[in-house]
Amino acid sequence: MPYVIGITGNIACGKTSIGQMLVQLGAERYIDADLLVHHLYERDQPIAVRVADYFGPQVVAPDGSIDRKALGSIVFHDSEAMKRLEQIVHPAVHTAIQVELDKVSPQGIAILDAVKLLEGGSANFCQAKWLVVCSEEQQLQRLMQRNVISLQEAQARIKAQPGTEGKLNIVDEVIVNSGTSEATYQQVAAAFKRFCLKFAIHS
Ligand SMILES: CC(C)(COP(=O)(O)OP(=O)(O)OC[C@H]1O[C@@H](n2cnc3c(N)ncnc32)[C@H](O)[C@@H]1O)[C@@H](O)C(=O)NCCC(=O)NCCS
Ligand SMILES: Nc1ncnc2c1ncn2[C@@H]1O[C@H](COP(=O)(O)OP(=O)(O)OP(=O)(O)O)[C@@H](O)[C@H]1O
Repeated sequence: MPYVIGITGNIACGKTSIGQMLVQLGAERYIDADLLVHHLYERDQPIAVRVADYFGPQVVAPDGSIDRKALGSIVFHDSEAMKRLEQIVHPAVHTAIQVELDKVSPQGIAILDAVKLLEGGSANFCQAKWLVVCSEEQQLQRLMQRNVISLQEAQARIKAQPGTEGKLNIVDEVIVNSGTSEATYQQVAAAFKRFCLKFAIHS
């Protein structure tokens, strides 16, 4: 099994950006749990069928895949619906993560980016858990700009996630992504060095 650093944090805080920095620093593979979910939603995939059965034809796109925008507009406004969706999707995400990890060299380092890393059980794959934080105002601005969505939609997505204060004490590193990318890179490089030293990895 490779070494795994799990990265979590709320929407648009910078998980992907930090994952890419870790690849620059020597990690072998970056695994994005969101992307794995997107594959599970392709036409005729068993999870897509179950999601369509549960949420109805309004979440099915003309090409037969799950329409994530339509599904998001339901679950980001209804926490019970999100919980149900997670129950359907998460076991399959775990299997997909395992498949991705099997592709990494035994002594390599994989980065697992998952918003529900700590709640969904995928932390069990990880030797270290990192939390990325920034201010809510920065989340809002970055989310609206990246996804080209309205203020209301961005606020709904942010509100759909509980605050991360309770996670501060259960992670190994907290990366504060509130400044420039360069300032974040310095934190990431230092944390990565600590990780490599702890596990005697020569990256
Ligand atoms: C709601 C969905 C359809 C929205 O799809 P869309 O393509 O618009 O967004 P994408 O998947 O790229 O996710 C973007 C961001 O939304 C947030 N988000 C996604 N899932 C969740 C969730 N379960 N709880 C809170 N926030 C979430 C995260 O910050 C994520 O990075 C999709 O995210 C989904 O099916 N989520 C439920 C499955 C899940 O838990 N995924 C995360 C795996 S750890
Ligand atoms: N330090 C920074 N300064 C300015 N913009 C940033 C910074 N870090 C990230 N961004 C930008 O903010 C947006 C969100 O970052 P990113 O996609 O890395 O977040 P994420 O946590 O992976 O998001 P999601 O939860 O949606 O997967 C991106 O457009 C990214 O380029």
